[in-house]
Amino acid sequence: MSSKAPIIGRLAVIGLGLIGGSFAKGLRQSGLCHEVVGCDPDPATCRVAVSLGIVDIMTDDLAEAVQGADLIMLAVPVLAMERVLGQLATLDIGQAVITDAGSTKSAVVDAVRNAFGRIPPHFVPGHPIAGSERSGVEAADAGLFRNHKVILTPLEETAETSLALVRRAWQAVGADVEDMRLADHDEVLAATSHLPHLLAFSLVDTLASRSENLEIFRYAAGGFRDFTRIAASDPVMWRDVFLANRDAVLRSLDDFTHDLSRLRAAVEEGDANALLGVFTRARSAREHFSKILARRAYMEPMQTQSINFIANPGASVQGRIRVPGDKSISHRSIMLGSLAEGVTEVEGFLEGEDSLATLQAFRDMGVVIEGPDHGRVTINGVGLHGLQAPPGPIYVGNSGTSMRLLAGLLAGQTFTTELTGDASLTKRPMGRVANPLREMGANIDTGEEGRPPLHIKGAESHLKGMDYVMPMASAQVKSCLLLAGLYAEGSTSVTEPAPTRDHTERMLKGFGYPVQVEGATATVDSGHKLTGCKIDVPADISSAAFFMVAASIAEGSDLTLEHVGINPTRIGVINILRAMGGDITLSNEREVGGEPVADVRVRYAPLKGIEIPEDQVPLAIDEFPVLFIAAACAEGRTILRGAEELRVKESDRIQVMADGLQLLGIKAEPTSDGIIIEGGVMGGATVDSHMDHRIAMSFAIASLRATADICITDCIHVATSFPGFIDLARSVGINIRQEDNA
Ligand SMILES: O=C(O)C1=C[C@@H](OP(=O)(O)O)[C@@H](O)[C@H](O)C1
Ligand SMILES: C=C(OP(=O)(O)O)C(=O)O
Repeated sequence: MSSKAPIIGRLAVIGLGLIGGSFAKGLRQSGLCHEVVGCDPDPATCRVAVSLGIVDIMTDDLAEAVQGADLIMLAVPVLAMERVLGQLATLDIGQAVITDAGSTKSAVVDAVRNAFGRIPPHFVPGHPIAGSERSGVEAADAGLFRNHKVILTPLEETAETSLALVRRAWQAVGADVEDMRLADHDEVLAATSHLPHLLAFSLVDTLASRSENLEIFRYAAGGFRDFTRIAASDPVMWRDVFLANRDAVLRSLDDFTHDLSRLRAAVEEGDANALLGVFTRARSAREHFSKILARRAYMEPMQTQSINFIANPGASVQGRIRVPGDKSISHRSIMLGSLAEGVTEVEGFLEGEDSLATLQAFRDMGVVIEGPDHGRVTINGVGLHGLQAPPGPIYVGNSGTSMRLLAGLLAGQTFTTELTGDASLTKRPMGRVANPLREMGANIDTGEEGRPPLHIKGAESHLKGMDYVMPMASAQVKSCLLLAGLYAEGSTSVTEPAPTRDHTERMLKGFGYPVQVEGATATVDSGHKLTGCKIDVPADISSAAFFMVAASIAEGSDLTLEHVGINPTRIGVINILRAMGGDITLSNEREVGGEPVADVRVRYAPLKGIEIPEDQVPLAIDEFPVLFIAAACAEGRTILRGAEELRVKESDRIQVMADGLQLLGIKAEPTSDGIIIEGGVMGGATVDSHMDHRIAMSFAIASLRATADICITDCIHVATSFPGFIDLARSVGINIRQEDNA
C-alpha cells in the first residue's frame, strides 16, 4: 500500500466487472480510501472479489453498499444505469459524489436527470478509455488504467470539489485525466471506438455463419486476428453502447457505409487508382495517428514531449556522407507532380516533416501518392484542374514553404481551403503572399496582422495575371505567385530585388511548362499543361552546410558530402566559407533533372572574419545560423548586413543565435538587419533552440570547438528538415547524443 493519506472514507463500487473491479482494486492499493465496498447481484462475483482482495467487503444490497460512502462509482452496463440510478435516488446518500464509467455519456446523463429530477452537483460523468477484450471480475487489474486516458465530461451543474475528487481518484490509479464536452465525447467515441467494435463483431459473425467457417478460421492469419481482437469483448456492454449512443453511431456508420460502397465499386470495376488512393491515404493517416499516439495519446501520455541534444567538445569529422534530399525541391516535386498529367517518379525525396506535410496536403486533395519509400515517391498527377476539396483544414505544421506556395496554388482552385500550422508558423508573416494574391483577384482572409490561418476562397477568386515587383528577396513569394499564375488570366510576372532560389522555374520547365526568365523577372502564362516526369532530388545544401562548417572549424577534418545540389542560387554558404578561408573543393559536377550537383570536399582550414557581401544573403539565407558558428570560430570580426529576413524564420534567427553565442562566451551583437560577431573561444552552456531546427543543429556543430559540453534544448523540430541528423553526425565523429524528456 502507498503511504498517501486516505482522502476518501468509503468507496462504493457498483458493478464488479472488469472496469469496476479494476477501479476498486487500484484505489484500494493506492491507499487513497479507507474502505472499498463492492456491490454486485452475482454471488460468484462477490466471492471472487473478496478472495482476490479487490474489495474489503461485498454486498448485493445497494442501500448497504452506499451507506456512508464518500464516492460512488457506477460501473454497470450503460442500460442498467437507469435502474441503479432510480434506486439510488430513493436512498439517503448525503453528500456522496457519484461518478460512472459508462462508454456513452448522454444516455447516462439522461438517466441521472430522470432519476433525480435534475443533475445533482455532486455527479461527475466519466469514461475510462481502457477496455480490454477480457471481462469479468477475475480480469480485474489494479494497473488497467495506468497511462490510459480517462475522459470526464463535467456539466454546468457539476461542483468543482466533486470534479476534483473524481479526478484525484482516477489519477491515483495512474490514469491521465482529460475533460471534454459531453456531445463531443459521444461523437468522438462513436467514430473511434464504437464503429470499430461494430465492424469487428459483424465481420466475425459473417464469416462464422458461412458453411466453410471451420476452414476460414483455421487459415485466418494475422490480419484477421488483428482486426477482430475486439470481437471478443463483452456482448452485453456493447449491446448497451449501441442502444445508448444510437444517433452518433448511425452518423459514423453511414459515412463508413458510403465509403465502403465506393470501395466495393472500385473492386468491381477494377479501378486500381481508386483502391490505391484509399489505401495510401489510410496508411499514411494510420502512420500519422501512430505518431500522435506515441507522443501524447491514449496509451502512453506525455512521451517524448521534448528532445535535448548533448554535444561533447572536441573531435574532428571524417568520411563520405550523403545528407537527405533538398527540402525546397522535395516540396515542389509533390506540388508540380500532383498538378501534372501522368505519373511523376521522384527519387531522393526528403522524408522530413515539412515535405511530408506538403505530401499529406495533396493526398487530402485526392491525389494518389505512393511512398515515400527510401526516398522514392510516385505521384499519380491529376492535372491542373483535378484537385478536390480537402475534407478539413490543411495542416502544414512548421513549414513556411508549404503554406506560402500552397496559398498561390489554392487561390486558383474552385473550392475553399483553410491553411493552418503549428505555433511557430502561426507567428510568421503571410501578408507577403496574401496581399499580392489579393491584387491578382484572390479572396483570402488571414488571421490577425496577416498571420495564419489562411482562408482561401478559390470559387470567389478570379485571378488575373499581373507584374509584381517583390519588396523582399523571397523565393517563397515568387513561387507562390508563379503557381497562382498557372491559373490566372494572361501573364504573371514576378521581379525580384536580388536572385533567390529558382527551383520553381527550373522544375516547371522540367514538367514542360513554359517559363520566361529575363534578368530579374520570371513570367508564366496560363493555358499550358504539366506533364509527369522523373525527378532526382539532390542532397540538400542547407543540410550539408552544417557539415561544411563542421569540417572547416574542427582541426584535422576531411569530409566529403556526396551529390549536393549546387544550384547557383543556393551556393552562398560555399562562397562565404571560401571568402573566410575555407578549403572547399567540388568534384564530379553534373546535372540531374535540371539541377546541378557535385561532391563537396571540405578540409579543416583556419577561418578569418569577413564582411559578408550583401548579394550573398539570399543565396545563403537558411545557412546563416551555422555560418555564425563559423564566424565565432574565425579570427577577427564578421559583419552581416541586409539580412532582416532572418528575423521572420522559424525563430528570430538573429536574436536567438546572438543569445546562444553570448551564453557560449562569444561577443555577438545583433543589429536590426544582421549581426556582428567577434571570433573567440567558446565555452559550454545550455542553449535554447527556440524550437528552430537550424538553431539546434548549428549549436550542435559549435561543440566541435567548445571547451565544455553544449546542451541544446527542444530539438524535436530537427526532424522537419533533417531526419537522422544525430546518427549522421555521430557517423562522422561528432560526439553528440539525444535525450528524450518524457
Ligand atoms: O522557396 C523555398 O523553398 C524557401 C525559400 C526561403 O524562404 P523565403 O522565401 O522566405 O526567403 C527559405 O528560407 C526556405 O527555407 C525555403
Ligand atoms: C525557413 C525555413 O523553412 P520554411 O520557411 O519552409 O519554414 C528553413 O528551413 O530554414
